[in-house]
Amino acid sequence: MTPYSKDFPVSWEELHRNARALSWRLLEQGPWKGIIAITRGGLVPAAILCREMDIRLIDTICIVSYGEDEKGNGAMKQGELNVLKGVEGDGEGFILIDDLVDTGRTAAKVREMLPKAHFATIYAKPAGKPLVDTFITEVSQDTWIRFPWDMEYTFSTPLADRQGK
Ligand SMILES: O=P(O)(O)OC[C@H]1O[C@H](OP(=O)(O)OP(=O)(O)O)[C@H](O)[C@@H]1O
Ligand code: HPA
Ligand SMILES: [Mg+2]
Repeated sequence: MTPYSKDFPVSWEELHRNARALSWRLLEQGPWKGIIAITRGGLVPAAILCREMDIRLIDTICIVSYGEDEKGNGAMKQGELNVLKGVEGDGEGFILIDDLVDTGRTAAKVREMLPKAHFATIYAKPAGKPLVDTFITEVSQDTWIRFPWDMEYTFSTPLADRQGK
């Protein structure tokens, strides 16, 4: 059974605003040598951060953990972590960026790979929060965040029509 009972849709505008807020926080803590994005969710935040912070050195850690759950409703369940591509060194002076931390399993893995990097996310859930150095918005553990790149505009049934269904 999925541990997620709430949906939290995020618009492009909201994501952009939060990523810019994160840039402000990280700028104060620099200077930085570069950004390492955790693919794929870290790629859009990384693009916004490096534009705001004038960072030109961008690398990736390519890691896969979640697959679609058995209901096929877009919520995911986590499998084995599979690192497709790492990065040389210990991460000193680099920002390691991801869209969110949930259980913290991905964070624990990348921290083990790059122990001196500064780990930043836009969103954090309580279980993963202790593993993040800087984040912007906390959501509850039973919330599934829906990023704008995973959604499209569609008809919404009026609330009154949904009652009793
Ligand atoms: O804290 P955790 O429970 O480990 O979950 C967080 C990770 O899960 C998601 O990535 P996912 O593996 O789904 O891949 P994607 O970024 O390619 O969509 C998200 O982007 C984080 O990287
Ligand atoms: O809440 C979430 N939303 C999107 N991807 C995720 N990967 C882990 N948790 C989440
Ligand atoms: Mg990811």
